[in-house]
Amino acid sequence: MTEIKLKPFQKPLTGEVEVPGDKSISHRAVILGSLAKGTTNITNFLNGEDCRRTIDAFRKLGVTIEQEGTSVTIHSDGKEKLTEAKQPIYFGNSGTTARLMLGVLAGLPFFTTAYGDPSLTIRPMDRVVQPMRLMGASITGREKGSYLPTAINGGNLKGISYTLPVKSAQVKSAVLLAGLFAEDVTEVIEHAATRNHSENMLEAFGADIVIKDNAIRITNQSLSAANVYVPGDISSAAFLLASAAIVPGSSISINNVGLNKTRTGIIDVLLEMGANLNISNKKSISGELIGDITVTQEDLKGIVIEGAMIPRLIDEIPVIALLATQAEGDTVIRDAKELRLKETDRIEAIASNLTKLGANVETTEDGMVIHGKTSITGGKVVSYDDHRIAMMLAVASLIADDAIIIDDISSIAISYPDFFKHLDTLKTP
Ligand SMILES: O=C(O)C1=C[C@@H](OP(=O)(O)O)[C@@H](O)[C@H](O)C1
Ligand SMILES: C=C(OP(=O)(O)O)C(=O)O
Repeated sequence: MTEIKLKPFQKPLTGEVEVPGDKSISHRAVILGSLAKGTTNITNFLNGEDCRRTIDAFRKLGVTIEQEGTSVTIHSDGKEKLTEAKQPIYFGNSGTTARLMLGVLAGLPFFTTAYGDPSLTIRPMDRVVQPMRLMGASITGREKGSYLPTAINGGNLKGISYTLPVKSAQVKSAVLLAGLFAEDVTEVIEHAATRNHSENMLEAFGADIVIKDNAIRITNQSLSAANVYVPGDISSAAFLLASAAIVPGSSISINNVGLNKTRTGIIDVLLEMGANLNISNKKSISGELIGDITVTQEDLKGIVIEGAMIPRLIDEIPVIALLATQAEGDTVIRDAKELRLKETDRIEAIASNLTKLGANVETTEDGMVIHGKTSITGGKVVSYDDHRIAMMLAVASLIADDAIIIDDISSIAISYPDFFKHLDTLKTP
């Protein structure tokens, strides 16, 4: 447990930073680099706990992976040469590792067992287990395979056509990865766009993948190693963008951030709320758009966030809720029931903490209504071991009337180990 007492800052934030590499893209670079034949070099890799779990998983499956901070080199003889793990694989706190690896393990012709930390152990895995069983994998686990720990007998998969019952890039990616091992064609149909980094990166690794309307098709094939530059994580940038949007007089830039359209809901929300935001230096690297974002503080107003927008900002909702406390009028968030299934029930975690800090938040089954504008008081709050809740609370302290004490900030190492260092950079004129 690492408790922290954050005194109010109440001064403008200025300057520029580069946030760490994107978590979703870092996971996928390790996965595809391990399945591809040859040497894959990853630069600007997110050296956070979740992505290290994905590296450890492939090391256990016999892949040679060298990691020095944000540089990762993978030497693989291809997906056919992976070997049975002698020990259970630990997925830690990482939903992405667990769900994407289940897709890979379903395709591998041997036995694997896997488990997670207490939070991951109560997150649903049946959303991936079901399509894997339809493809022919044998999976057992707690509650008939719906939860970790799990045991997988993979191999001999056949392609399926699968319509996603949940708007989840993790499920889509698991089915596509299993499709690399399956006989015939594997098709995934999604009715709402979710992050498409798997599709982009499969193409970068030479895969023949067909994307037409809302269907993605893939077949059993070999991948070739590639070099991957990981853009800055817009989900991490969101905490700094929100800080600058609410601390009076602030103006900051975040450089080389991923601007993939399936992830930029936070930019659209900031603009709709009235933030002064500009994007420059746009370019495409490793199949992903990147650029620099500048935000200058402005008065904000409440908005409605729902429907197809939700998957484009699902991980940013904790900090968007904080933004909404500083906006004039009501902000309504709906269609976001998935938040109840993240590292913690984020709807309850957001509402209980912000209420303790003087905000006016009503929860609903699939979201919340935030009545702004309210001032943020100090007080004791709890992170529920959730990195995004911990960082949202730290941002709240910037504008609080009194000190905010967060019970435990150790979870921040999952996605943004340098979070406080970067915030300090922006605090220094
Ligand atoms: O595919 C990914 O990398 C992710 C997808 C999202 O989860 P779901 O697929 O469960 O929506 C997101 O919340 C998570 O942080 C990362
Ligand atoms: C939900 C998240 O990640 P994961 O599902 O990989 O645990 C997150 O990073 O906010």
